[in-house]
Amino acid sequence: MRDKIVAGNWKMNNDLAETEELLGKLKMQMVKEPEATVMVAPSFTNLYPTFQALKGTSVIVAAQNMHESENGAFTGEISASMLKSVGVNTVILGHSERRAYFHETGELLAKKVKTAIDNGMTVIFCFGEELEDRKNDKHFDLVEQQLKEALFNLPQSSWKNIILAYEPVWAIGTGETASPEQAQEMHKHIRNLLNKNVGKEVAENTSILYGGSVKPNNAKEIFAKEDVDGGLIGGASLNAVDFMAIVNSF
Ligand SMILES: O=C(CO)COP(=O)(O)O
Repeated sequence: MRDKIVAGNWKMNNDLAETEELLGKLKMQMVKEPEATVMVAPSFTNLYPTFQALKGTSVIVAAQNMHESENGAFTGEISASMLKSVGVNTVILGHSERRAYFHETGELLAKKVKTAIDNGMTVIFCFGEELEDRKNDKHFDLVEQQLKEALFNLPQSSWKNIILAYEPVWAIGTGETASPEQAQEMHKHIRNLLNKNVGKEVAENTSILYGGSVKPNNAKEIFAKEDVDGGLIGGASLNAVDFMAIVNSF
């Protein structure tokens, strides 16, 4: 059985006071234990207060990035052990914004993934095509390439700590969602790739999330698809009511 997961990527939003306010509202909205595993990824400065505020709940706190080295002279960077020391054992890697604005390559991401896994962390690995790729019918190949670069060399045993998040770049923050059929088509492709490159068990057990303009009014239809195991939510995760409506769309 694959885990159903809904994760909120708060990106570079919310100072400490705003984070505390959002966390308070989230806790008020969580009247019953959700069917899905819920995760939130605040900024680095808000990780520890978020971890503290969510103690006693089942919500998992994730980081949005991490450096590939264990420690050292890397001004401005954050290591796996720093994250773990504040209660964070999950990290988002490979987000398209990091690839585009911070030039993160497949090669670098392979190193980051390895460091996270070596530290016993869970990785939410993001990937997805740009509009141009889809227009040119290159989206399936592009996604295969992104997975191959960063993940297909991992030993089978690492895969229990990997969550995949397919996020077509053209659907992120644009209000334009992949249709449930487009999401299912790609997720099935990804599962077939896992089957071919890693093995049947990993293909069956790895959760594949969809991300890109998921909102309360479209989550149910997308999550209903066979190979969609949840969502990675940007904008709508900044509103507790909307986020919990998405969480409860299973
Ligand atoms: O990038 C995303 C989550 O990581 C998706 O963002 P939006 O939900 O705002 O489109």
